[in-house]
Amino acid sequence: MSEKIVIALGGNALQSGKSEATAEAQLKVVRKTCEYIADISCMGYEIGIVHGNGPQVGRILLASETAKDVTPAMPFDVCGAMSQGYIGYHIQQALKYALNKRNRNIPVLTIETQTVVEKNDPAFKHPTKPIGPFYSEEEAKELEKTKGYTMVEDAGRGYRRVVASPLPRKIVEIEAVKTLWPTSIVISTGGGGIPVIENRNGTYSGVAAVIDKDFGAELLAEEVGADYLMILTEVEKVAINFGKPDQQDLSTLTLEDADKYIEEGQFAPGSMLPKVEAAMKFVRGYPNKKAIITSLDCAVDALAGKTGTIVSFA
Ligand SMILES: Nc1ncnc2c1ncn2[C@@H]1O[C@H](COP(=O)(O)OP(=O)(O)O)[C@@H](O)[C@H]1O
Ligand SMILES: NC(=O)OP(=O)(O)O
Repeated sequence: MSEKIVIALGGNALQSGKSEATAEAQLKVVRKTCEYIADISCMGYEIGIVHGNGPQVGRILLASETAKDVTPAMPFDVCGAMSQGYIGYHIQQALKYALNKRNRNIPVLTIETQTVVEKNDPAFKHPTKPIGPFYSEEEAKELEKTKGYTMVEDAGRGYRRVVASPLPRKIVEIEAVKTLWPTSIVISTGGGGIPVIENRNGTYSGVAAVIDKDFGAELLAEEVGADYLMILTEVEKVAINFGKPDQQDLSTLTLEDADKYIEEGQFAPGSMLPKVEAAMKFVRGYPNKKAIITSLDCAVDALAGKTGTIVSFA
């Protein structure tokens, strides 16, 4: 039986640097990334794809708010759904092309996915998820004053708006994903899924939040019984003393070491910390499962054990 991989693509990584936030620039990065994903598919792995949406959903919100005098602003959850739509469309188009080039005939499709969160998740009172563009410190202070945004410094790259990021509890469309999984490459749980709460009568209502896609991908990986959780971002390896002269890149990371580094504050909240935590959750109790954190470009090499950070139970 083929081994299963859930591949999580970083929202920032797909934007190819903070200054190039156009749809065209994203498509370029997606095309390149899909060549690697097609190679992984040709190696015989069954693949499911999850993508981030932090920069994208933030920009859609911003555009919607800015245009509110011309057309009514879109609610937050609808902006999340829009981000799933266009990122999924880019991946579908690029991945199908890359697979066709390799004579690999496998359907690729996107499922607009809702993810249930808890109404009382403490995250609603403590926003941590960076979204949208990067700002200078001065711009950030101005936005806090004029728009009431909560702004934080994001891993040495500038200031960003942060919003609530509740934990994903249930993927509403999981049965559809599982049904399609063996015969297709399914793009699902984009941006962690559109956050919804479950009402008493069985209906769902969207909420203003952005789920962390690393936790969403981890939940999906558990649900489909994946062998690997591969988290692709901008850096080749997880580091300690990140961005300092004594930065040390890590090739392996055990749960014990990860706990120690988290205690030391080595992984930035809202960026590297959720990736490490999602990886830890995936491998906990499973000596045979592996989580890999690496860059988009290094996906194939990391799977062969040549680079990346491999997070394992022990
Ligand atoms: N300890 C660390 N090791 C490596 N990268 C780190 C670390 N702490 C923070 N980072 C930053 O986290 C970024 C990944 O988070 P982010 O950009 O939010 O991911 P995504 O690609 O999923 O959007 C890296 O590109 C790097 O700038
Ligand atoms: N939703 C989410 O986690 O997006 P990023 O990967 O862009 O942070």
